[in-house]
Amino acid sequence: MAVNENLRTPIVSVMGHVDHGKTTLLDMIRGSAVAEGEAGAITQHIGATEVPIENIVTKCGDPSLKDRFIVPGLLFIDTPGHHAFTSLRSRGGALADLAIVIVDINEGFMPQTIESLHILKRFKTPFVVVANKIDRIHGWNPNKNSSFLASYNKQSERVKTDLDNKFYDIVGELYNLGFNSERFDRVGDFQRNIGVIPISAVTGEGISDVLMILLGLAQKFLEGSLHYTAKSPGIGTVLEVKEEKGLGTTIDTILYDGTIKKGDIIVVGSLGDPIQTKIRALLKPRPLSEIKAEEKFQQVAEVTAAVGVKISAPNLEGALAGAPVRVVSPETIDAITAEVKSEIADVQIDTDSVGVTIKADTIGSLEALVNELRKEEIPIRKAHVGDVSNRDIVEVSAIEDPFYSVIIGFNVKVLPDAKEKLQTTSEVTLFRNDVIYRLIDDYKDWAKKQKELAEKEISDTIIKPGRFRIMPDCIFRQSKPAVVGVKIVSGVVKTNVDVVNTDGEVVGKVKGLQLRGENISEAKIGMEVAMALEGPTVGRQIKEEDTLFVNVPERHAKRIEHEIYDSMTADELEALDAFLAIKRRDNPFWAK
Ligand SMILES: Nc1nc2c(ncn2[C@@H]2O[C@H](COP(=O)(O)OP(=O)(O)OP(=O)(O)O)[C@@H](O)[C@H]2O)c(=O)[nH]1
Repeated sequence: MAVNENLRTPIVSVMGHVDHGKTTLLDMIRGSAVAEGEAGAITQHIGATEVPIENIVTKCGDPSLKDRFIVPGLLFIDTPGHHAFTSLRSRGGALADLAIVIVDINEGFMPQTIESLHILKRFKTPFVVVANKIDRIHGWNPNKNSSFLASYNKQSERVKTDLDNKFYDIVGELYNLGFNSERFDRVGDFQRNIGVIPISAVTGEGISDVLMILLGLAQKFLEGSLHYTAKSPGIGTVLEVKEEKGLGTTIDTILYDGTIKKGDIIVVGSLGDPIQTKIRALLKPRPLSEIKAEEKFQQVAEVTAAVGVKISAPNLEGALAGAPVRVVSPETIDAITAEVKSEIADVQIDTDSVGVTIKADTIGSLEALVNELRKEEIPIRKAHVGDVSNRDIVEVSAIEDPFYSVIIGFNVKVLPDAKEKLQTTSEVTLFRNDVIYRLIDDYKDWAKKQKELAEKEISDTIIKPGRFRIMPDCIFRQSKPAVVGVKIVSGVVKTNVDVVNTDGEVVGKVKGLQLRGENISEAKIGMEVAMALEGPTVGRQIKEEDTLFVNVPERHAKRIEHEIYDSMTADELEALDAFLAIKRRDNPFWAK
């Protein structure tokens, strides 16, 4: 087998928690490939690094392996981490064909990494987990650039055990997250099991294993999806929108299919109508050896997927990170413009008439946030890409429902004028985080607290239902006021409420409640208390064994049903139902 010219380079994204070693790993892959590389040179792209197959197999110590693989190499996206993955989609799903999830073996998974794992699962992207920083294990004896097993076998028994324990913690965590995993050398079927590779990005131990497993995954899973025709019009995704001196606004783009040329007309996704523009220049980084102070980039006439390239063209100001870039012809321009528009609209328009306002840094991350909020059944009024602006604050402050005068921002900043506005606008609550699950949890916790507070406020001012019975042999005074012993059957009775009998007639007002000689302000279900009732005379309007109810005013009954029904206890509801039945005997629409 040899490299198949029709296969493009698979795109690989590296994800992981801050400080777990993404940058160091990418540097190590790049650096070692440069050091070992004699055949193909590694190529620096815009936003990506291409490592040719020759370098990878040389690095793995067996150049004959080259014949086993048909992909031309691997293209690593340089924007490390979360951002590159959550944000970047191709038409088929995730932009990256493969992923490396990096985790510090001494620390385990962090929320952001867990989130990445969920996203990988959703997009069905093949990935490996690397358990980094094995050289930090106490007593580790480093073997520079060695394969993992070669180095592992040279360690003392104690160190091996220590590593194994930490390693199985990671496997256990993955299991809890719904992934079966094993050490990479023990995985028989990579479709069923995730391979976990212990490495050190500093000493290079295990790096060759990572590259080999990635190639294996590419070979196994991607062959079918990596075909491209070099002549087809280019399709890519905006990695970043960047202002460059002398060039104006440019878009760093990962081209994942076809070819793109200087002078081509492209359609680029934006918040409004898609941008149609003509490519002024295609730019690649200048090789390090020829770097001149003022010229960072060199022009190229055309590039073919997969590649990272900077596009300079007029009118790119509104371009969106994560949005599609498509080369068009006069025949296709209308249809493709409509497609690009609907791809972005898919994310944007699917909003509710009431709900929270959300902002995210790219189309892809906005979509991820929308998905998660939908799962939690949190309605979304507006979903936009971009930082939190003054306009957002003004708009949201006009929303009356406090649960929705909320902005949820994922990976975004608050613009300076919006910051000022926020300080003077108490109606708007802002949640910001770079982990979606945290954002959602924060919002949910807050909403729950708000609900409880609101309910408490209502329930403090509302007259609640209560049913009680006058106990036999407990008439302490006949009238003015009548003082009788009562037992609360359900609900609650407070002082100063009116009392009705089972015919719905008001028989008096509760003037006081006493429990074992002490004044109390309310009595709850099960309590036996002495009640002073102003109005009735025992033996006339009331008598022993009578059942009486708190007279809930109609307005209050309505509010109970609509606003605090969920927070009522079962016995309060029982009292309410019995009371409503009495009131509705004459008027079926009472409190409806
Ligand atoms: N001992 C040891 N240190 C490592 C290893 N990998 C990374 N580090 C160190 O860990 C720190 C963080 O590594 P980075 O590569 O910057 O981590 P990152 O994930 O790219 O972090 P961000 O770019 O901030 O997201 C640096 O001080 C690295 O030198 C490793 O394998 N062993």
